[in-house]
Amino acid sequence: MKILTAEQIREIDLKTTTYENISSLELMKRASKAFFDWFTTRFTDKNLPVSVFSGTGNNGGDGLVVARMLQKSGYKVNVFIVEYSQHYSEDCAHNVRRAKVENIPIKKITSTGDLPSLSGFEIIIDAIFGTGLNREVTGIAREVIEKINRSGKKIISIDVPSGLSMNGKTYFAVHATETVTMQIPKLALYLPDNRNFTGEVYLINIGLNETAISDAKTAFYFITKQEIKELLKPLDKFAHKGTQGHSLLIGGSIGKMGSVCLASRAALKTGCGLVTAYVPKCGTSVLQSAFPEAMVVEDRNDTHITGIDFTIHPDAVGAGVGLSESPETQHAFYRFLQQNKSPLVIDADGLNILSKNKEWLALLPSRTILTPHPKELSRLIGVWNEDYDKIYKTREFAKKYRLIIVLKGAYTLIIDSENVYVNSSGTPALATAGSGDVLTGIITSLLAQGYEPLDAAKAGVFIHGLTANLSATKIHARSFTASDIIDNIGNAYFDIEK
Ligand SMILES: NC(=O)C1=CN([C@@H]2O[C@H](COP(=O)(O)OP(=O)(O)OC[C@H]3O[C@@H](n4cnc5c(N)ncnc54)[C@H](OP(=O)(O)O)[C@@H]3O)[C@@H](O)[C@H]2O)[C@H](O)CC1
Ligand SMILES: [K+]
Repeated sequence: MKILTAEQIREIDLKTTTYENISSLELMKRASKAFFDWFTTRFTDKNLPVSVFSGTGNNGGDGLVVARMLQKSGYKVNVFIVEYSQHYSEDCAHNVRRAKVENIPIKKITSTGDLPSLSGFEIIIDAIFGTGLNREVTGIAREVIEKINRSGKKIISIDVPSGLSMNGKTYFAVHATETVTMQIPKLALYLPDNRNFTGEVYLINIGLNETAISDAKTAFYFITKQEIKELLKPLDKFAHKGTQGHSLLIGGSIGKMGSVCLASRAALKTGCGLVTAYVPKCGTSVLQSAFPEAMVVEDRNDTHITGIDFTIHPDAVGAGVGLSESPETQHAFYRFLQQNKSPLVIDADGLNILSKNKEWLALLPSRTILTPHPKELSRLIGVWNEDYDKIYKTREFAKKYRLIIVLKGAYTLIIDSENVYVNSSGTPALATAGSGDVLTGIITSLLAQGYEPLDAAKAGVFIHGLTANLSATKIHARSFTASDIIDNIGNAYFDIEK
Protein backbone atom coordinates (compact mmCIF):
# COMPACT_ATOMS: atom_id res chain seq x y z
CA MET A 1 0.00 0.00 0.00
CA LYS A 2 1.45 3.37 -1.02
CA ILE A 3 2.32 6.08 1.48
CA LEU A 4 1.80 9.47 -0.16
CA THR A 5 2.35 13.15 0.56
CA ALA A 6 -0.37 15.73 1.28
CA GLU A 7 0.13 17.22 -2.18
CA GLN A 8 -0.29 13.82 -3.85
CA ILE A 9 -3.45 13.17 -1.82
CA ARG A 10 -4.90 16.51 -2.87
CA GLU A 11 -4.16 15.55 -6.49
CA ILE A 12 -5.91 12.20 -6.01
CA ASP A 13 -8.91 14.02 -4.54
CA LEU A 14 -9.11 16.13 -7.66
CA LYS A 15 -8.72 13.14 -9.99
CA THR A 16 -11.36 11.21 -8.04
CA THR A 17 -13.89 14.01 -8.47
CA THR A 18 -12.99 14.35 -12.16
CA TYR A 19 -12.78 10.66 -13.11
CA GLU A 20 -15.94 9.78 -11.16
CA ASN A 21 -17.79 12.98 -11.98
CA ILE A 22 -18.59 13.78 -8.34
CA SER A 23 -18.29 17.08 -6.48
CA SER A 24 -15.69 17.71 -3.76
CA LEU A 25 -18.68 18.01 -1.44
CA GLU A 26 -19.72 14.49 -2.37
CA LEU A 27 -16.19 13.25 -1.67
CA MET A 28 -16.26 15.02 1.69
CA LYS A 29 -19.55 13.30 2.47
CA ARG A 30 -18.02 9.93 1.49
CA ALA A 31 -15.01 10.54 3.74
CA SER A 32 -17.17 11.72 6.62
CA LYS A 33 -19.55 8.77 6.29
CA ALA A 34 -16.60 6.40 6.54
CA PHE A 35 -15.49 8.18 9.72
CA PHE A 36 -19.09 8.18 11.04
CA ASP A 37 -19.32 4.40 10.48
CA TRP A 38 -15.98 3.88 12.24
CA PHE A 39 -17.06 6.09 15.15
CA THR A 40 -20.56 4.66 15.67
CA THR A 41 -19.37 1.05 15.68
CA ARG A 42 -17.04 1.94 18.56
CA PHE A 43 -19.12 4.45 20.52
CA THR A 44 -22.64 3.04 20.51
CA ASP A 45 -23.94 4.98 23.55
CA LYS A 46 -25.83 7.89 21.97
CA ASN A 47 -26.08 9.63 25.33
CA LEU A 48 -22.33 10.12 25.37
CA PRO A 49 -21.92 13.88 24.84
CA VAL A 50 -19.65 14.53 21.85
CA SER A 51 -17.91 17.79 20.97
CA VAL A 52 -16.62 18.41 17.48
CA PHE A 53 -13.86 21.03 17.10
CA SER A 54 -13.80 22.14 13.47
CA GLY A 55 -11.39 24.37 11.60
CA THR A 56 -12.29 26.46 8.58
CA GLY A 57 -10.85 24.19 5.91
CA ASN A 58 -11.91 20.82 4.57
CA ASN A 59 -10.79 19.00 7.71
CA GLY A 60 -13.24 21.25 9.49
CA GLY A 61 -15.75 20.45 6.76
CA ASP A 62 -15.36 16.74 7.57
CA GLY A 63 -16.02 17.53 11.22
CA LEU A 64 -19.23 19.39 10.41
CA VAL A 65 -20.53 16.64 8.13
CA VAL A 66 -19.77 14.10 10.87
CA ALA A 67 -21.58 16.27 13.45
CA ARG A 68 -24.63 16.48 11.19
CA MET A 69 -24.64 12.70 10.68
CA LEU A 70 -24.22 12.05 14.41
CA GLN A 71 -27.06 14.39 15.37
CA LYS A 72 -29.32 12.85 12.70
CA SER A 73 -28.70 9.43 14.23
CA GLY A 74 -29.48 10.59 17.77
CA TYR A 75 -26.12 11.50 19.30
CA LYS A 76 -25.74 14.60 21.48
CA VAL A 77 -23.31 16.78 19.53
CA ASN A 78 -21.90 20.28 20.07
CA VAL A 79 -19.79 21.96 17.41
CA PHE A 80 -17.06 24.50 18.18
CA ILE A 81 -15.66 26.28 15.16
CA VAL A 82 -12.06 27.31 15.79
CA GLU A 83 -12.02 30.39 13.63
CA TYR A 84 -8.27 30.74 13.10
CA SER A 85 -9.06 32.25 9.71
CA GLN A 86 -11.88 34.32 8.28
CA HIS A 87 -11.49 32.32 5.10
CA TYR A 88 -13.69 29.21 5.04
CA SER A 89 -13.21 26.60 2.33
CA GLU A 90 -16.29 26.38 0.15
CA ASP A 91 -17.24 22.92 1.40
CA CYS A 92 -16.69 23.90 5.01
CA ALA A 93 -18.83 27.02 4.66
CA HIS A 94 -21.58 24.98 3.01
CA ASN A 95 -21.68 22.60 5.95
CA VAL A 96 -21.71 25.41 8.51
CA ARG A 97 -24.85 26.71 6.82
CA ARG A 98 -26.42 23.22 6.73
CA ALA A 99 -25.54 22.55 10.38
CA LYS A 100 -27.22 25.80 11.43
CA VAL A 101 -30.37 24.88 9.46
CA GLU A 102 -30.37 21.54 11.30
CA ASN A 103 -30.14 23.32 14.67
CA ILE A 104 -26.85 21.82 15.69
CA PRO A 105 -25.46 23.81 18.66
CA ILE A 106 -22.56 25.71 17.11
CA LYS A 107 -20.24 28.11 18.91
CA LYS A 108 -17.50 30.10 17.22
CA ILE A 109 -14.20 30.37 19.04
CA THR A 110 -12.29 33.45 17.95
CA SER A 111 -10.58 34.47 21.19
CA THR A 112 -9.55 33.12 24.59
CA GLY A 113 -12.78 34.27 26.13
CA ASP A 114 -14.72 31.92 23.84
CA LEU A 115 -12.93 28.81 25.10
CA PRO A 116 -15.62 26.39 26.30
CA SER A 117 -15.48 24.16 29.35
CA LEU A 118 -14.89 20.57 28.24
CA SER A 119 -16.01 18.94 31.48
CA GLY A 120 -19.43 18.11 30.05
CA PHE A 121 -18.05 16.13 27.12
CA GLU A 122 -16.79 12.57 27.05
CA ILE A 123 -15.43 12.51 23.51
CA ILE A 124 -13.74 15.19 21.47
CA ILE A 125 -13.60 14.88 17.70
CA ASP A 126 -10.63 16.86 16.40
CA ALA A 127 -11.27 18.39 12.96
CA ILE A 128 -9.25 21.59 13.35
CA PHE A 129 -6.46 20.91 10.87
CA GLY A 130 -5.82 18.06 8.50
CA THR A 131 -3.19 17.64 5.82
CA GLY A 132 -3.48 21.29 4.84
CA LEU A 133 -1.42 22.41 7.83
CA ASN A 134 1.47 24.39 6.40
CA ARG A 135 2.92 26.34 9.29
CA GLU A 136 3.31 26.34 13.05
CA VAL A 137 0.08 26.45 15.03
CA THR A 138 -0.34 29.76 16.84
CA GLY A 139 -3.10 31.99 18.20
CA ILE A 140 -6.55 30.73 19.06
CA ALA A 141 -5.97 27.36 17.35
CA ARG A 142 -3.02 26.78 19.69
CA GLU A 143 -5.02 27.77 22.75
CA VAL A 144 -7.85 25.41 21.82
CA ILE A 145 -5.45 22.50 21.18
CA GLU A 146 -3.69 23.16 24.50
CA LYS A 147 -7.05 23.06 26.26
CA ILE A 148 -8.09 19.87 24.47
CA ASN A 149 -4.77 18.22 25.36
CA ARG A 150 -5.27 19.13 29.04
CA SER A 151 -8.87 17.89 29.11
CA GLY A 152 -8.11 14.21 29.76
CA LYS A 153 -10.95 13.34 27.37
CA LYS A 154 -10.84 10.72 24.62
CA ILE A 155 -9.72 12.56 21.48
CA ILE A 156 -10.42 11.15 18.04
CA SER A 157 -8.62 12.99 15.25
CA ILE A 158 -10.06 13.07 11.76
CA ASP A 159 -7.41 12.26 9.15
CA VAL A 160 -4.43 13.48 11.21
CA PRO A 161 -4.02 14.94 14.69
CA SER A 162 -4.36 18.70 14.21
CA GLY A 163 -0.93 20.29 14.10
CA LEU A 164 0.92 17.22 12.84
CA SER A 165 3.47 18.22 10.22
CA MET A 166 3.36 16.06 7.08
CA ASN A 167 6.99 16.60 6.13
CA GLY A 168 9.10 17.58 9.11
CA LYS A 169 9.38 17.46 12.88
CA THR A 170 6.17 18.22 14.80
CA TYR A 171 6.63 20.25 17.97
CA PHE A 172 2.98 20.91 18.86
CA ALA A 173 -0.19 19.03 17.97
CA VAL A 174 -3.27 17.37 19.38
CA HIS A 175 -2.46 14.31 21.52
CA ALA A 176 -5.05 12.00 19.97
CA THR A 177 -6.22 8.80 21.60
CA GLU A 178 -6.94 7.54 18.11
CA THR A 179 -6.36 8.91 14.62
CA VAL A 180 -8.70 7.84 11.84
CA THR A 181 -7.02 8.65 8.55
CA MET A 182 -8.61 8.78 5.10
CA GLN A 183 -7.51 5.69 3.14
CA ILE A 184 -3.95 6.77 2.24
CA PRO A 185 -1.29 6.21 4.96
CA LYS A 186 0.80 9.34 5.67
CA LEU A 187 4.43 8.73 6.75
CA ALA A 188 4.10 11.23 9.65
CA LEU A 189 1.51 8.95 11.27
CA TYR A 190 4.05 6.14 11.70
CA LEU A 191 7.15 7.94 12.97
CA PRO A 192 8.34 7.20 16.53
CA ASP A 193 8.63 10.94 17.27
CA ASN A 194 4.90 11.35 16.55
CA ARG A 195 3.61 8.43 18.64
CA ASN A 196 2.28 10.77 21.35
CA PHE A 197 0.32 12.81 18.80
CA THR A 198 -1.26 10.01 16.76
CA GLY A 199 -2.33 7.47 19.36
CA GLU A 200 -3.64 4.30 17.67
CA VAL A 201 -3.88 4.87 13.89
CA TYR A 202 -6.75 3.47 11.78
CA LEU A 203 -7.12 3.57 7.99
CA ILE A 204 -10.64 3.96 6.58
CA ASN A 205 -11.48 3.47 2.92
CA ILE A 206 -13.17 6.50 1.39
CA GLY A 207 -13.33 5.19 -2.16
CA LEU A 208 -10.55 7.21 -3.75
CA ASN A 209 -10.03 6.46 -7.40
CA GLU A 210 -7.69 3.45 -7.74
CA THR A 211 -6.24 4.62 -11.07
CA ALA A 212 -5.32 7.95 -9.52
CA ILE A 213 -3.63 6.12 -6.63
CA SER A 214 -1.71 3.73 -8.90
CA ASP A 215 -0.47 6.68 -10.98
CA ALA A 216 1.14 8.27 -7.91
CA LYS A 217 4.88 7.65 -7.58
CA THR A 218 6.39 7.06 -4.16
CA ALA A 219 9.34 5.47 -2.37
CA PHE A 220 7.30 4.84 0.79
CA TYR A 221 5.05 1.82 1.32
CA PHE A 222 2.86 0.42 4.08
CA ILE A 223 3.14 -3.38 4.53
CA THR A 224 -0.30 -4.96 4.70
CA LYS A 225 -1.45 -8.48 5.54
CA GLN A 226 -2.77 -8.93 2.00
CA GLU A 227 0.65 -8.19 0.55
CA ILE A 228 2.33 -10.72 2.86
CA LYS A 229 -0.35 -13.30 2.03
CA GLU A 230 0.47 -12.87 -1.65
CA LEU A 231 4.20 -13.27 -1.17
CA LEU A 232 4.09 -16.36 1.11
CA LYS A 233 4.97 -19.52 -0.82
CA PRO A 234 2.56 -22.48 -0.63
CA LEU A 235 3.98 -25.45 1.27
CA ASP A 236 5.14 -28.07 -1.24
CA LYS A 237 3.29 -31.30 -0.43
CA PHE A 238 6.44 -33.26 -1.16
CA ALA A 239 8.44 -31.03 1.20
CA HIS A 240 10.88 -32.71 3.53
CA LYS A 241 13.45 -31.32 5.91
CA GLY A 242 16.09 -31.31 3.21
CA THR A 243 14.06 -29.12 0.86
CA GLN A 244 12.75 -26.58 3.34
CA GLY A 245 16.06 -24.85 3.83
CA HIS A 246 18.85 -25.08 6.37
CA SER A 247 19.34 -22.13 8.76
CA LEU A 248 22.60 -21.57 10.57
CA LEU A 249 22.52 -19.35 13.66
CA ILE A 250 25.91 -18.12 14.89
CA GLY A 251 26.15 -16.58 18.33
CA GLY A 252 26.02 -17.05 22.04
CA SER A 253 28.57 -16.58 24.76
CA ILE A 254 28.72 -17.45 28.47
CA GLY A 255 25.53 -16.10 30.07
CA LYS A 256 23.97 -15.19 26.73
CA MET A 257 23.10 -18.60 25.29
CA GLY A 258 19.37 -17.99 25.51
CA SER A 259 19.54 -15.66 22.51
CA VAL A 260 20.71 -18.50 20.24
CA CYS A 261 18.03 -20.83 21.63
CA LEU A 262 15.35 -18.24 20.87
CA ALA A 263 16.68 -17.51 17.37
CA SER A 264 17.02 -21.22 16.57
CA ARG A 265 13.53 -22.11 17.84
CA ALA A 266 12.08 -19.20 15.93
CA ALA A 267 13.80 -20.33 12.73
CA LEU A 268 12.36 -23.83 12.95
CA LYS A 269 8.90 -22.54 13.89
CA THR A 270 9.00 -20.28 10.85
CA GLY A 271 9.24 -23.35 8.66
CA CYS A 272 12.80 -24.07 7.58
CA GLY A 273 13.68 -27.78 7.48
CA LEU A 274 16.94 -27.81 9.42
CA VAL A 275 18.51 -25.58 12.04
CA THR A 276 22.13 -25.63 13.16
CA ALA A 277 23.48 -23.46 15.95
CA TYR A 278 27.17 -22.54 15.98
CA VAL A 279 28.00 -21.84 19.63
CA PRO A 280 30.92 -21.86 22.14
CA LYS A 281 31.36 -25.14 24.06
CA CYS A 282 29.35 -23.78 27.01
CA GLY A 283 26.34 -23.64 24.76
CA THR A 284 26.22 -27.20 23.46
CA SER A 285 24.40 -28.83 26.37
CA VAL A 286 22.20 -25.73 26.74
CA LEU A 287 21.03 -25.97 23.13
CA GLN A 288 20.69 -29.73 23.06
CA SER A 289 18.49 -29.78 26.15
CA ALA A 290 16.54 -26.55 25.53
CA PHE A 291 15.97 -27.18 21.86
CA PRO A 292 16.75 -30.78 20.79
CA GLU A 293 15.51 -30.12 17.26
CA ALA A 294 18.60 -28.00 16.57
CA MET A 295 21.91 -29.50 15.52
CA VAL A 296 24.95 -27.96 17.18
CA VAL A 297 28.44 -27.20 15.91
CA GLU A 298 30.65 -26.11 18.77
CA ASP A 299 33.54 -23.69 18.76
CA ARG A 300 36.86 -24.82 20.19
CA ASN A 301 36.57 -22.25 22.98
CA ASP A 302 34.45 -22.73 26.04
CA THR A 303 33.01 -19.29 26.85
CA HIS A 304 32.84 -17.37 23.56
CA ILE A 305 33.35 -17.91 19.83
CA THR A 306 36.95 -17.70 18.63
CA GLY A 307 36.88 -19.35 15.21
CA ILE A 308 33.75 -19.76 13.06
CA ASP A 309 34.53 -22.98 11.20
CA PHE A 310 31.90 -25.38 9.91
CA THR A 311 31.54 -27.89 7.07
CA ILE A 312 27.76 -27.65 6.60
CA HIS A 313 26.31 -25.67 3.67
CA PRO A 314 23.55 -23.50 5.15
CA ASP A 315 20.98 -21.83 2.90
CA ALA A 316 21.04 -18.77 5.16
CA VAL A 317 22.98 -17.51 8.17
CA GLY A 318 21.81 -15.40 11.12
CA ALA A 319 24.81 -14.05 13.01
CA GLY A 320 25.36 -11.90 16.07
CA VAL A 321 22.83 -12.80 18.73
CA GLY A 322 24.61 -13.02 22.09
CA LEU A 323 27.93 -13.16 20.20
CA SER A 324 29.90 -10.89 22.57
CA GLU A 325 32.56 -8.47 21.29
CA SER A 326 35.74 -10.09 22.61
CA PRO A 327 38.78 -9.52 20.35
CA GLU A 328 39.01 -13.22 19.33
CA THR A 329 35.30 -13.21 18.48
CA GLN A 330 35.73 -10.09 16.37
CA HIS A 331 38.60 -11.72 14.51
CA ALA A 332 36.57 -14.91 13.97
CA PHE A 333 33.64 -12.82 12.70
CA TYR A 334 35.97 -11.02 10.28
CA ARG A 335 37.27 -14.30 8.87
CA PHE A 336 33.67 -15.58 8.57
CA LEU A 337 32.64 -12.45 6.64
CA GLN A 338 35.61 -12.91 4.31
CA GLN A 339 34.51 -16.36 3.23
CA ASN A 340 30.71 -16.35 3.68
CA LYS A 341 28.61 -16.46 0.53
CA SER A 342 25.24 -17.43 2.06
CA PRO A 343 22.33 -14.95 2.41
CA LEU A 344 22.97 -13.23 5.71
CA VAL A 345 21.17 -11.57 8.62
CA ILE A 346 23.28 -9.67 11.15
CA ASP A 347 21.93 -8.58 14.54
CA ALA A 348 22.96 -7.45 18.03
CA ASP A 349 26.69 -7.91 18.79
CA GLY A 350 27.30 -8.63 15.12
CA LEU A 351 26.13 -5.09 14.39
CA ASN A 352 28.22 -3.64 17.21
CA ILE A 353 31.32 -5.41 15.87
CA LEU A 354 30.60 -3.95 12.42
CA SER A 355 30.22 -0.49 14.02
CA LYS A 356 33.75 -0.86 15.40
CA ASN A 357 35.10 -2.14 12.07
CA LYS A 358 33.12 -0.23 9.45
CA GLU A 359 35.50 -1.26 6.63
CA TRP A 360 34.13 -4.82 7.08
CA LEU A 361 30.75 -3.64 5.77
CA ALA A 362 32.20 -3.95 2.28
CA LEU A 363 32.56 -7.73 2.85
CA LEU A 364 28.80 -8.25 3.23
CA PRO A 365 26.98 -10.00 0.37
CA SER A 366 24.60 -7.71 -1.51
CA ARG A 367 21.15 -7.48 0.15
CA THR A 368 22.49 -8.60 3.53
CA ILE A 369 19.86 -7.80 6.18
CA LEU A 370 20.89 -5.80 9.25
CA THR A 371 18.37 -5.64 12.10
CA PRO A 372 19.39 -2.76 14.38
CA HIS A 373 17.36 -1.07 17.05
CA PRO A 374 17.83 2.75 16.98
CA LYS A 375 20.89 2.72 19.30
CA GLU A 376 22.66 0.09 17.21
CA LEU A 377 21.78 2.06 14.07
CA SER A 378 23.28 5.27 15.46
CA ARG A 379 26.54 3.37 16.07
CA LEU A 380 26.52 2.38 12.39
CA ILE A 381 25.40 5.60 10.66
CA GLY A 382 25.94 8.32 13.28
CA VAL A 383 23.32 10.46 14.99
CA TRP A 384 20.28 12.11 13.36
CA ASN A 385 18.18 15.19 14.17
CA GLU A 386 14.75 13.64 13.80
CA ASP A 387 12.92 10.78 12.09
CA TYR A 388 12.97 12.12 8.52
CA ASP A 389 16.72 12.73 8.80
CA LYS A 390 17.15 9.20 10.22
CA ILE A 391 15.25 7.65 7.30
CA TYR A 392 17.21 9.46 4.61
CA LYS A 393 20.57 8.75 6.28
CA THR A 394 19.66 5.07 6.64
CA ARG A 395 18.62 4.84 3.00
CA GLU A 396 21.97 6.38 1.97
CA PHE A 397 23.76 3.84 4.16
CA ALA A 398 21.73 0.97 2.65
CA LYS A 399 22.57 2.24 -0.82
CA LYS A 400 26.31 2.58 -0.11
CA TYR A 401 26.67 -1.00 1.14
CA ARG A 402 23.81 -2.59 -0.87
CA LEU A 403 22.03 -3.59 2.35
CA ILE A 404 18.50 -3.99 3.70
CA ILE A 405 18.06 -2.32 7.09
CA VAL A 406 15.30 -3.52 9.42
CA LEU A 407 15.01 -0.62 11.87
CA LYS A 408 13.09 -1.98 14.85
CA GLY A 409 10.59 0.30 16.58
CA ALA A 410 6.89 0.93 17.28
CA TYR A 411 6.41 0.75 13.50
CA THR A 412 9.45 -1.18 12.26
CA LEU A 413 10.86 0.27 9.05
CA ILE A 414 12.48 -1.78 6.31
CA ILE A 415 14.80 0.42 4.27
CA ASP A 416 16.77 -0.56 1.18
CA SER A 417 18.62 1.58 -1.35
CA GLU A 418 15.42 2.86 -2.96
CA ASN A 419 12.38 2.33 -0.76
CA VAL A 420 11.06 2.56 2.79
CA TYR A 421 8.48 0.03 4.00
CA VAL A 422 6.49 0.69 7.19
CA ASN A 423 5.32 -2.42 9.01
CA SER A 424 1.65 -2.36 10.04
CA SER A 425 1.62 -5.19 12.61
CA GLY A 426 2.76 -5.31 16.23
CA THR A 427 1.98 -3.88 19.65
CA PRO A 428 4.10 -2.40 22.48
CA ALA A 429 4.14 -5.92 24.00
CA LEU A 430 6.98 -6.73 21.59
CA ALA A 431 9.35 -4.56 23.63
CA THR A 432 10.48 -7.60 25.60
CA ALA A 433 13.85 -9.32 26.12
CA GLY A 434 14.75 -11.62 23.25
CA SER A 435 12.23 -10.17 20.82
CA GLY A 436 15.08 -9.16 18.49
CA ASP A 437 16.68 -12.62 18.70
CA VAL A 438 13.37 -14.15 17.63
CA LEU A 439 13.09 -11.75 14.70
CA THR A 440 16.60 -12.75 13.56
CA GLY A 441 15.57 -16.40 13.63
CA ILE A 442 12.36 -15.71 11.69
CA ILE A 443 14.07 -13.72 8.94
CA THR A 444 16.98 -16.21 8.66
CA SER A 445 14.46 -19.02 8.28
CA LEU A 446 12.59 -17.24 5.48
CA LEU A 447 15.89 -16.54 3.71
CA ALA A 448 16.78 -20.25 4.06
CA GLN A 449 13.40 -21.11 2.50
CA GLY A 450 14.41 -19.21 -0.57
CA TYR A 451 12.61 -15.88 -0.09
CA GLU A 452 14.26 -12.87 -1.68
CA PRO A 453 15.93 -10.84 1.11
CA LEU A 454 13.46 -7.95 0.88
CA ASP A 455 10.48 -10.35 1.01
CA ALA A 456 12.09 -12.26 3.89
CA ALA A 457 12.50 -9.00 5.81
CA LYS A 458 8.95 -7.78 5.11
CA ALA A 459 7.29 -11.13 5.86
CA GLY A 460 9.50 -11.74 8.89
CA VAL A 461 8.78 -8.38 10.44
CA PHE A 462 5.05 -8.67 9.71
CA ILE A 463 4.77 -12.20 11.17
CA HIS A 464 6.84 -11.21 14.22
CA GLY A 465 4.51 -8.27 14.92
CA LEU A 466 1.31 -10.14 14.12
CA THR A 467 2.00 -12.65 16.92
CA ALA A 468 1.54 -9.78 19.39
CA ASN A 469 -1.70 -8.58 17.76
CA LEU A 470 -3.09 -12.13 17.91
CA SER A 471 -2.13 -12.52 21.58
CA ALA A 472 -3.42 -9.11 22.67
CA THR A 473 -6.62 -10.49 24.23
CA LYS A 474 -5.04 -13.67 25.62
CA ILE A 475 -1.70 -12.55 27.09
CA HIS A 476 -1.35 -9.27 28.96
CA ALA A 477 1.12 -6.98 27.16
CA ARG A 478 3.27 -6.90 30.29
CA SER A 479 3.68 -10.65 30.45
CA PHE A 480 4.13 -11.28 26.71
CA THR A 481 7.56 -12.86 26.24
CA ALA A 482 9.84 -13.71 23.32
CA SER A 483 8.79 -17.35 23.69
CA ASP A 484 5.17 -16.24 23.22
CA ILE A 485 6.21 -14.73 19.90
CA ILE A 486 7.66 -18.09 18.84
CA ASP A 487 4.63 -20.01 20.10
CA ASN A 488 2.36 -17.81 17.99
CA ILE A 489 4.23 -17.94 14.68
CA GLY A 490 1.95 -20.75 13.52
CA ASN A 491 -1.12 -18.72 14.47
CA ALA A 492 0.28 -15.81 12.48
CA TYR A 493 0.54 -18.06 9.42
CA PHE A 494 -3.06 -19.23 9.94
CA ASP A 495 -4.23 -15.63 10.28
CA ILE A 496 -2.41 -14.49 7.14
CA GLU A 497 -3.59 -17.43 5.05
CA LYS A 498 -7.21 -17.10 6.22
N1 LIG B 1 -8.65 12.29 0.14
C1 LIG B 1 -8.75 12.75 1.35
O1 LIG B 1 -8.00 12.38 2.25
C2 LIG B 1 -9.81 13.77 1.64
C3 LIG B 1 -9.60 14.59 2.73
N2 LIG B 1 -10.44 15.57 3.07
C4 LIG B 1 -10.14 16.41 4.23
O2 LIG B 1 -9.49 17.58 3.77
C5 LIG B 1 -8.41 17.85 4.68
C6 LIG B 1 -7.43 18.81 4.07
O3 LIG B 1 -8.18 20.01 3.98
P1 LIG B 1 -7.50 21.43 3.60
O4 LIG B 1 -8.64 22.36 3.38
O5 LIG B 1 -6.52 21.21 2.53
O6 LIG B 1 -6.68 21.89 4.85
P2 LIG B 1 -6.95 21.82 6.39
O7 LIG B 1 -8.42 21.68 6.66
O8 LIG B 1 -6.03 20.82 6.95
O9 LIG B 1 -6.45 23.31 6.86
C7 LIG B 1 -7.27 24.38 6.57
C8 LIG B 1 -6.46 25.60 6.17
O10 LIG B 1 -5.80 26.13 7.30
C9 LIG B 1 -4.75 26.99 6.86
N3 LIG B 1 -3.61 26.70 7.72
C10 LIG B 1 -2.64 25.81 7.54
N4 LIG B 1 -1.80 25.80 8.60
C11 LIG B 1 -2.28 26.73 9.46
C12 LIG B 1 -1.86 27.18 10.73
N5 LIG B 1 -0.79 26.67 11.35
N6 LIG B 1 -2.56 28.16 11.34
C13 LIG B 1 -3.68 28.67 10.72
N7 LIG B 1 -4.15 28.27 9.51
C14 LIG B 1 -3.44 27.31 8.90
C15 LIG B 1 -4.49 26.61 5.43
O11 LIG B 1 -4.97 27.67 4.60
P3 LIG B 1 -4.02 28.94 4.28
O12 LIG B 1 -4.75 29.58 3.17
O13 LIG B 1 -3.94 29.73 5.55
O14 LIG B 1 -2.70 28.35 3.90
C16 LIG B 1 -5.35 25.37 5.22
O15 LIG B 1 -5.86 25.27 3.95
C17 LIG B 1 -7.91 16.50 4.98
O16 LIG B 1 -7.08 16.46 6.09
C18 LIG B 1 -9.20 15.74 5.20
O17 LIG B 1 -9.67 15.91 6.51
C19 LIG B 1 -11.64 15.86 2.31
O18 LIG B 1 -12.67 16.08 3.17
C20 LIG B 1 -12.07 14.72 1.43
C21 LIG B 1 -10.99 13.90 0.79
K1 LIG C 1 -7.65 16.69 12.50
